[in-house]
Amino acid sequence: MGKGIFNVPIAVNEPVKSYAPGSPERDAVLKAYKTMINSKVEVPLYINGEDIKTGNTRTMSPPHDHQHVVGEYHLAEQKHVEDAISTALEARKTWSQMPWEQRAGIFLKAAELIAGPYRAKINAATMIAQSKTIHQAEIDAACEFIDFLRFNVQFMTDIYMEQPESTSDAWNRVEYRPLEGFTYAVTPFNFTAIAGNLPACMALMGNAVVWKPSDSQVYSAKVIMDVFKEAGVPEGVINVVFGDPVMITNTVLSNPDFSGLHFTGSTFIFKELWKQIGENIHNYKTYPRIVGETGGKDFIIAHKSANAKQVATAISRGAFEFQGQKCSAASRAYIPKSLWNDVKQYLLDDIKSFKMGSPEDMSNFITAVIHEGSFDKLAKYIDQAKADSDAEIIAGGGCDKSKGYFIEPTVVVTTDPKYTTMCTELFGPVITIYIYEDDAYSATLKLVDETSEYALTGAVLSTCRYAIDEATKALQNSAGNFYINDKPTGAVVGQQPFGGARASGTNDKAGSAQNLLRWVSPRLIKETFVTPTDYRYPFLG
Ligand SMILES: NC(=O)c1ccc[n+]([C@@H]2O[C@H](COP(=O)([O-])OP(=O)(O)OC[C@H]3O[C@@H](n4cnc5c(N)ncnc54)[C@H](O)[C@@H]3O)[C@@H](O)[C@H]2O)c1
Ligand SMILES: N[C@@H](CCC=O)C(=O)O
Repeated sequence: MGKGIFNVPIAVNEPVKSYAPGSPERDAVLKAYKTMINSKVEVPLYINGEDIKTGNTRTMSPPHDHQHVVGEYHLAEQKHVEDAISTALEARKTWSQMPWEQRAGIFLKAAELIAGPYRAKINAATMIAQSKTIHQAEIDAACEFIDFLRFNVQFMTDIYMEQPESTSDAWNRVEYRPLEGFTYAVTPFNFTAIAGNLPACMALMGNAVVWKPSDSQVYSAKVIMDVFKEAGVPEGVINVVFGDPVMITNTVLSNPDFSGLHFTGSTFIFKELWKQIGENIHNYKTYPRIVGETGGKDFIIAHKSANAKQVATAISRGAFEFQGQKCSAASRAYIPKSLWNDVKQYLLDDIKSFKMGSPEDMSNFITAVIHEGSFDKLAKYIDQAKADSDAEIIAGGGCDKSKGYFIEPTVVVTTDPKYTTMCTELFGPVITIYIYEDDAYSATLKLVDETSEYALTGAVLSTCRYAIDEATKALQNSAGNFYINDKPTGAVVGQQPFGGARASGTNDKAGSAQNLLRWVSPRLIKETFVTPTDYRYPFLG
């Protein structure tokens, strides 16, 4: 602790830039995009502050142009993962003793680097690696990431200020120690902000980290590491290993010093990792913390009192932004019969106006899905819907992977509320809609609650307060983020802490103090000023 009780800057959300034609930010990001897409980058492993080139490499290509190579990245072998772990354990010795304000300074600096000199680069990398439009890249790689970094510093000090009562003869203090051992971050492809935040927030709380990014997000992971390095994250505090997720994870989870998993990704993988941790439990020196934010089958339910245009807009943006590749994306909707014709017309008009193609053309609303595996899975469900008698495709349905992994925004209407695409997370630009009888609102709420194993996000649209209240109660456990008269996506750090329960995760709310609390192990220190010298009670017997 420094010699002062310091206040940190009050966290404010980073304003989202418009990228209007002729704006300086548009020129800057296009320039960065063109430079980066026309050159070749080499991404090493990052262990102990060194760039490690293993010679075993894999190429990187944008999902919207899969034959175009933008670089290669190096793959770890087991010994590199072991190095990353021993390095993290070594770095922890000094990092865990670093005064909090020094740690805060590093990550506040990282936020400002992204807000300024790295903004175009991190957005362009996200457009290339994950095929995000500039608008989606800006809200993610720039603004959400900056917000995570700024707000986490504030949450950290809020936590540190949480102290017990003391008396005149004994002073009670709680220190929030980093976890003993090293921590492990496993991150998904779809948000650069999540990829950066998972290791960063553990490091902010004094932990040393081994980070395994997604193979489909390597380019933007590299820019994150450039930022961390320039911000001054010391050697060995965040170590990055790319490659075989099973080998890397087996190596990490079999280490006795493993002390925490910060995972975001699919439900099945998270459950497998949890199981593996359970199987290793006798080997660990401490009970590992397990935080996982996972899949969703997010819903929109409209009441007959809703405004049809608002419902259609919630679907258009909630289901199709970033090709539906958000854990929060609306992927099932329940529309009352009396509203359907209008909702359908507005929705079809919206979809007709969507342009699809490369993110370099900033008039495109839809770009490619992340990789061939995802493309093939989506195409299979779409083909199945074309064949099934209880499903009808009313928009989209086309798929083309000749140049990029392009799936048309697709709307399936089903007569079976438990139809497969009403229940299964597809993670793509496909929404399934069930039309219900207007007077079956209560029964439909029950259906919404019972249809999926997930409970991540959901939205109700209605102008009737009674209907809103009924939905709020009936769907209490159906979503960790519940939206009234809005789309179920687009949570903002500091405003809508994010996460879900049931199969959607541990609901430790990314972008909140609650999440940071998982990465510390409090120690209570009681200091007694006049130490007793007689064991007897004042009155014994
Ligand atoms: N709830 C949330 O906050 C949230 C946020 C973003 C994404 N997601 C979810 O993430 C998924 C999409 O992301 P994805 O495709 O990158 O997910 P994914 O589960 O395929 O991959 C996530 C991470 O796990 C790693 N991984 C894969 N197999 C593994 C294994 N056997 N052992 C260890 N690690 C393994 C991957 O390499 C990657 O780093 C969706 O299910 C989405 O809902 C959830
Ligand atoms: N924070 C994002 C979801 C992150 C998951 O992919 C949202 O609210 O849309």
